[in-house]
Amino acid sequence: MTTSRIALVRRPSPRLADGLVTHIDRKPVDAALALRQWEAYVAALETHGWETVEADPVDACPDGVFVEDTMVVHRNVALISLPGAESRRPETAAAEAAVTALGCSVNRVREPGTLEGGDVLKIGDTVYVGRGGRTNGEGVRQVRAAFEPLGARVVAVPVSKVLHLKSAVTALPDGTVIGYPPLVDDPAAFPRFLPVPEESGAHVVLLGGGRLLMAASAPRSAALFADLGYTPVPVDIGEFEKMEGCVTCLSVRLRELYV
Ligand SMILES: NC(=O)NCCC[C@H](N)C(=O)O
Repeated sequence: MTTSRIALVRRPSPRLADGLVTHIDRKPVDAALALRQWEAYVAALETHGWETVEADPVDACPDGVFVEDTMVVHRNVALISLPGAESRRPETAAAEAAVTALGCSVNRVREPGTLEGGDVLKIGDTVYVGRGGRTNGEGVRQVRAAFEPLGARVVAVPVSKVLHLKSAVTALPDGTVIGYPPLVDDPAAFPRFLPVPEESGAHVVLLGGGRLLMAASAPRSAALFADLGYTPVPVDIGEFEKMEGCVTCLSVRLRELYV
């Protein structure tokens, strides 16, 4: 197994403002600003050593930019989602084609299972799956069936206060789970839990070398991480936050491909 640093991304649809919002109030979205923010997000990944690969756009799907939700990748196997939100189901085919071209083996979630990639948090070989609004119990079972033979341990956790598990929690490079306590169903589900002071401070993408890609809207959480010896890399994703998105959901990180 060779370490890869490839991030799958998808440019935002001009119809972004028509996307789903579930737990927050709808606000006007500036599609042109969103595109500039997306370009800066991609540039930040590239600056920090990631090769970015674009899945074909799906402009008819307002939420297509949130490409993380289309799959879960463990080692070189991509489990293609069956999104719990029906409007998001047409997003998966082009994402599947992109990771197939990169050499991933592909498996698919099947009905009656539902799964969105934002509900899956991997920490080493432990795979936490949020059972909530978009991922059902059968979806969790299919994650287990796909990845436990590859050595993963799949742990189901409840998600009721936010859209996806990774809207509530992500993890630092040492495996400590971080979350904004009012939005975490059960912090005790995780062996080490660190509370952060802002909702968007709970979302980090591990860039490597202690660098944490995170939203510019969480400066106090960034200060906390800097105090712990990490290097925050802030990006403004304000237009995506209005659509209930976060830094994690704008890419799928492929770290363990045979390259
Ligand atoms: N993984 C994520 O956090 N995805 C964000 C998806 C936002 C989109 N508006 C949705 O409701 O599906």
